[in-house]
Amino acid sequence: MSPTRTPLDDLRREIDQIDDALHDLLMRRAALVERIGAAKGSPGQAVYLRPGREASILRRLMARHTGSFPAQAVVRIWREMISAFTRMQGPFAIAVYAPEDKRGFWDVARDHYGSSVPMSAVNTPAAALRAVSDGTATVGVVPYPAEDDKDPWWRFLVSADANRPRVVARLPFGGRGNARGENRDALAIAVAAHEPTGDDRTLLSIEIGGALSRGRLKDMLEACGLPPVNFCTWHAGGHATDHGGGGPSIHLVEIADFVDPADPRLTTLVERSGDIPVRVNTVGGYAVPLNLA
Ligand SMILES: C=C(O[C@@H]1C=C(C(=O)O)C=C[C@H]1O)C(=O)O
Repeated sequence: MSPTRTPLDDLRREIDQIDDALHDLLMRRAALVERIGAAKGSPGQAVYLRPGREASILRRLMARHTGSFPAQAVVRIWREMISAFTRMQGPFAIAVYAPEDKRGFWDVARDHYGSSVPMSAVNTPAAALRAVSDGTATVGVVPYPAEDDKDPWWRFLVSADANRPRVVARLPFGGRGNARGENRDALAIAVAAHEPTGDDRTLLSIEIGGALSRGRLKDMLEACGLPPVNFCTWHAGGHATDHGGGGPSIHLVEIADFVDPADPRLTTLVERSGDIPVRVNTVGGYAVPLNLA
């Protein structure tokens, strides 16, 4: 006697078909990623990581997303997929600033880079940067800079070297979800290109060898078409201040635009500083995260 098929059985059969179709598409996507990985070549360097492209993929999907399935869940699924696809192309490991009392960064890093990528916790942001510099990690996850950081990690990224690690993403990209810990964002650091996505922020390091107030610097940036949205200052003496106007200082300035290292606005900024020695470098940047309700 064959059991009677209920409407629920029919719906579940349809779900099985959809799962097969999704799985087939995943395997098809993997075959394409293998071809992309082969076309990129040189697996020794982290050139296979394209954070801007990853952001654009998710923005495009969010723009077409409708229905009752939570947008945050779509992002989480794609982040898990994209990280696994990235790992297929070359070595991929994450070093996260996650001391025992600050587990929130571990959670946002795991949400972004997935559950299968090797991930290690380190006790200082500088250790995360070191792991990227010495190649033991592909990506370092460190706290988003704050004005009162006593020994800001970002000063280690101030360099004109094209192969230096730089900021490549801001986390979380698609909402904090159930991440533990304090509500502070993180930045991802890697030796990967900062590429324009149409909605970007750039971090500039501005080394100033003389007296130039933060107010003047802000005016100069605005006059050069570089709208600053965030400032942190570090004095070589070892202390961060609110309004450095005195001796040599390094500012980390976030610009509400994509700025390439060869952008003419940077040359204009140096020219406008007159007699005061000013050195400007890009410290990378990020695609503005999704604003998920
Ligand atoms: C597949 C690529 O490599 C990586 C994986 C991506 C993906 O799975 O879509 C996107 C960007 C890269 O970080 C690519 O560069 O297109």
